[in-house]
Amino acid sequence: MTNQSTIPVIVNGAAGKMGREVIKAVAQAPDMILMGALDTSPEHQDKDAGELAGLSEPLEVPITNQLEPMLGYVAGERQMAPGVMVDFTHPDAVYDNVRSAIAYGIRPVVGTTGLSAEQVQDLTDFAEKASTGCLLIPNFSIGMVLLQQAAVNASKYFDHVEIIELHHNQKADAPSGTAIQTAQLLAELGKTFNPPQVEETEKLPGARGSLADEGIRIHSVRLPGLIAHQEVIFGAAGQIYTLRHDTSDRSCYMPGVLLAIRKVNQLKSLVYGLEKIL
Ligand SMILES: NC(=O)C1=CN([C@@H]2O[C@H](COP(=O)(O)OP(=O)(O)OC[C@H]3O[C@@H](n4cnc5c(N)ncnc54)[C@H](OP(=O)(O)O)[C@@H]3O)[C@@H](O)[C@H]2O)C=CC1
Ligand SMILES: O=C(O)C1=N[C@H](C(=O)O)C[C@H](O)C1
Repeated sequence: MTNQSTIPVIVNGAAGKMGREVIKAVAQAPDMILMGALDTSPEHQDKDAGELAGLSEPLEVPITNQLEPMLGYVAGERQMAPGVMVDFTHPDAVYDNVRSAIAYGIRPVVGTTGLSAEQVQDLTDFAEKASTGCLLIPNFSIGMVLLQQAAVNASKYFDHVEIIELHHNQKADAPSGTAIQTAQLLAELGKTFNPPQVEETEKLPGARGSLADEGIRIHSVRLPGLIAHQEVIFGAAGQIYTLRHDTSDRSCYMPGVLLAIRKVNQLKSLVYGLEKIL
């Protein structure tokens, strides 16, 4: 049964690896109802979202590629809480998806990575003007938040740090959104890392990885068999301090996704990072 505190949820990217996990999690959440399942992949059109996600019973929610009519449908719902769109699609699609959702008053919870800094700023301004909550969360796992906190702490004592992120080889963007966010959190401390020790020459382009702010290097590995992994390696004379997080199942992101769906309706602007809503 639904009431004014039930949250209507649309999942965008519903046929993807993350979308299917989100469908299962939302279907099991007592305070949420799946109202729409969007995906552009032609082979999944009209399939039941619940069956596609591996649930034993159909949810009677067919996969569609019609975003705007779906946003309009959920925006018109007056017997429940404001609608939320969870987006796990593609770096090329997420910016337009989020703008469309905000334009309809639907709150975006965004896991899709690969937005540029300019796009994030533009969405921040757009959400602010619309007084609409929006969450951009590069990583929904609690383990990664704890790793980042430990890295921020360690970076007060170490001047040398490099990040290695390792992912499955279906990933479209590099470096990962999580690695970029981790580097940002360290760079915000206002200190420059990795002061050069010698004049370096890259004999193959990219050998030293990508250069983020404040001298922080990020290296990206893509292999079948990986899911999502990150190391932050600190070095100093005579010692190495390594922080590592490993994902072994995408269900690890679901507590964070459900928390974000519940929190986004309390916000009036865009918030970046899971740590801000814990
Ligand atoms: N924040 C976090 O904690 C996490 C973030 N991610 C991020 O989430 C995103 C999705 O990851 P993942 O589920 O592994 O990817 P998948 O490729 O498995 O799933 C994405 C799905 O979205 C579909 N799609 C592509 N474009 C659109 C669009 N414009 N509208 C609707 N659907 C679309 C794809 O269809 P088709 O295949 O036909 O293109 C596919 O079915 C990535 O950016 C990834 O980095 C992933 C894990 C955790
Ligand atoms: O593509 C993935 O899988 C993941 N993407 C996110 C990122 O780019 O950081 C989060 C997690 O690493 C999994």
